[in-house]
Amino acid sequence: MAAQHAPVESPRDRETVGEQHHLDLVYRRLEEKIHEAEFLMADAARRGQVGTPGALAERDAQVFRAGLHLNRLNAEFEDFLFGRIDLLPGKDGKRGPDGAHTSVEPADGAIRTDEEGRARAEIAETLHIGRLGVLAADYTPLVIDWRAPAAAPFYRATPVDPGRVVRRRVIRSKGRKVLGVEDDLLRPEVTATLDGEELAVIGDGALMAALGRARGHTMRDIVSSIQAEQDQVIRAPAASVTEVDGGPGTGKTAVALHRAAYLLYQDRRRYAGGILVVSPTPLLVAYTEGVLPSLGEEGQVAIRALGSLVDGAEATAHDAPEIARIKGSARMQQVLRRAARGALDLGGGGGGGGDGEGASTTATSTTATSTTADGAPRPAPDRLRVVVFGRRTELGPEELREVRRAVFGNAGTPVNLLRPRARRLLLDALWAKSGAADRHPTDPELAREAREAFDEDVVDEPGFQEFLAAWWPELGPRAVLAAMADERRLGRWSRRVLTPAEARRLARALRRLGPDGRGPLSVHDVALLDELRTLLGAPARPRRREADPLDQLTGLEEVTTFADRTARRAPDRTAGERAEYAHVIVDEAQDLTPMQWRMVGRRGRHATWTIVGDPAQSSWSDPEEAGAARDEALGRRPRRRFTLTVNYRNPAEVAEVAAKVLALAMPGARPPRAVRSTGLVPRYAVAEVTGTDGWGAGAALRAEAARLLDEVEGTVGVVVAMGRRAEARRLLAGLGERVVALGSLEAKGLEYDATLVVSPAEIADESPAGLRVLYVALTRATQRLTVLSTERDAPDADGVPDLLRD
Ligand SMILES: Nc1ncnc2c1ncn2[C@@H]1O[C@H](COP(=O)(O)OP(=O)(O)OP(=O)(O)O)[C@@H](O)[C@H]1O
Repeated sequence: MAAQHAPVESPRDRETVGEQHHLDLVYRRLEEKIHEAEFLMADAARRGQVGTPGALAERDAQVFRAGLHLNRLNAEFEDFLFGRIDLLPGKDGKRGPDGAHTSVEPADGAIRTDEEGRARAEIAETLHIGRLGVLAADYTPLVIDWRAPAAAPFYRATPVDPGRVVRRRVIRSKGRKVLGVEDDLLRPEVTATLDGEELAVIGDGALMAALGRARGHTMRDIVSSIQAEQDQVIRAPAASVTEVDGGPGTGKTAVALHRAAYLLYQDRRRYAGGILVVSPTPLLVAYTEGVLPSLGEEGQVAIRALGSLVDGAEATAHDAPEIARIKGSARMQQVLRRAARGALDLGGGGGGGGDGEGASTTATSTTATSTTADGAPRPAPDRLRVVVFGRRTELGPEELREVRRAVFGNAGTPVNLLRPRARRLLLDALWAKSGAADRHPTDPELAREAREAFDEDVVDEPGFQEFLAAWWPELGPRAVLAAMADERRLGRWSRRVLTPAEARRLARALRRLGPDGRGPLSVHDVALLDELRTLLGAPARPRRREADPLDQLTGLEEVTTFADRTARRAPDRTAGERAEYAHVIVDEAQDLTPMQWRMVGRRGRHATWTIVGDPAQSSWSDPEEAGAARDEALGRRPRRRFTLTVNYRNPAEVAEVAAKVLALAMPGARPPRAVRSTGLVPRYAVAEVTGTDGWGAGAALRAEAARLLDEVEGTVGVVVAMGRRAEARRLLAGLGERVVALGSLEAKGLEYDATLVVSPAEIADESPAGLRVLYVALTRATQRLTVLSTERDAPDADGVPDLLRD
């Protein structure tokens, strides 16, 4: 029957068939395991019929385990096996738990010289690398998990430092079919044999093949072609802070995501606390979301955009650069601290939150004094009158101010949690004012009883409760932020911190939120809300008198609010309610404003960190201020720094254009080395028509985008100044899903087969960081770049805009 098989002709075919045999073996083993899992599930279902509580609990646990197993295996089926290394014998012959030899260095004498002076060696071990480890029934490793120590040489070996690796192979497969192999020879000087046959070498290496492929709208994992300098970062110990910088396209995002998968593999228990990946934009979140599931990791990792970090808040609005600069500045801390306290003067009823805390119509809303008839907050009362022991006692505005100062004291207790203290100090002040203290100068017992009776009398008065609710209302972050939209008020709260002009601008920008704070938020507003949440503390849940069992009690306990009681039981509720993570990964870290560093820092107070970024791509105008905030967020944890130096995204022709802008944006900075060249020089086009606003890019924009769509198989990104987004989208309508219009700040972290950058000058002039933003725009293309100039760009006769000329 063998005669019916097609003859195996080329070494490539022979090697492909060899890998196919191995993949078949792996799948047979996987099928066995799936049957095992299915049996477990069926068995568990049968036990369910037994019906005792113990049997049911056991069944649930079994179904859960088996379901996980099955899901995971099914998920891993695509491209399950992707690599192979052929190794020399190890120095000590020891094996690890996965059955592979552990030695990194080859045994002495592994390479010998034959009579003709040629270096020769025998391959002692072949390891296949895949997304999950698979052992044969006899426990020999069929596939090594890519994160296992034994797989490290697959990524680490280089021709300069090959260790035991002679040949590294990337296997491409679809479903159960091996499509091809690509080899790198790491010891080209050695003639190696495997089972008596000389080792074949196929192709030009997998990296180039991977980089040349067309892009879709989502990022792919790079598990089969991680490079040595990237692997150092992925496997760096997690004991502290790992900082990674590198130019555009050096794989920072990819490395950060693979690191998350690696950390989970290394120490799943430790990272059960969760890994948070912070991305600058929702677009980048959507772009990267599939990478971790493709690596077999889901659930434990949360990828969140900066504008979605606060539960219940979602940034949808955009701030002009001058507003973003104010909102992001560390100076806002002080403004917000004053606002959080000052907002008490707004009285009750204004505390509406809607920021996810289920906040803040509190006990105050049950009182008649907190809002006016039209629902607007009523100012805090400035006088407290009570009748106790038959006498009228009153605290006036100055006395109340003093009590309030005393309530705040020096401690940084959140404002909402200070209400019990406010009540106590008000009672103290009333007691002192009433003169009752002097009536029992010699009998402390009697004095104490009198005081207790006094307090009971006061708190029994509905007027006192109403006063307290209005004088120390529970505040929600959104309400306080909205309160800052009043220019005079904000002027007070920001005195000597912001300039009057800044305060005016900020107040106007905050009007977007509306009086109840429910309007659209920007990404910068979200960081302010988070800061306010910390300053205010979690507002109490609404009081439901009828349902409250403590209402059955008598005495003081009966009349305290729910907030008071909860605050007493759990003084640091604020800390408990905020999500914290075991590891925090910050992508595009150069863009975090000081206020955003504070927000992210709160989520990783006890975490280890991985921070990736590129200062040359920063859209934040004051890097020093942001650096200080970053240092504060990271505290004194030791840091380990890495630099990635190779640009895998841009062809050299595109990188060269971008380097011109880098030289302007950050004189002296070195661009990363582009790893490939396509011979396709960037195209310079000019919009001939001038629009009324000097843009006039319309028809040319559409024509150039259409041209790029013809030239590449995959995606086309059209990058315009932020203010032009809507217009660009309209112009591209009908060209299909492969093309997208992006504002300059939205392009961050993304990539396209081809990019059309429209009016570099307009992008550069958008903000003080405009040149760096332009550098980002020019580094998004994996194949082709077109630059479209308008009149503003002062293009020369070849269409090259002023900014990109030599
Ligand atoms: N080792 C690799 N093998 C294959 N592709 C790679 C490798 N490293 C990076 N890439 C590819 O290069 C591109 C750039 O990677 P990535 O987006 O992670 O870079 P970056 O440093 O985050 O870029 P930027 O700073 O511009 O956001 C991606 O398409 C990524 O898949």
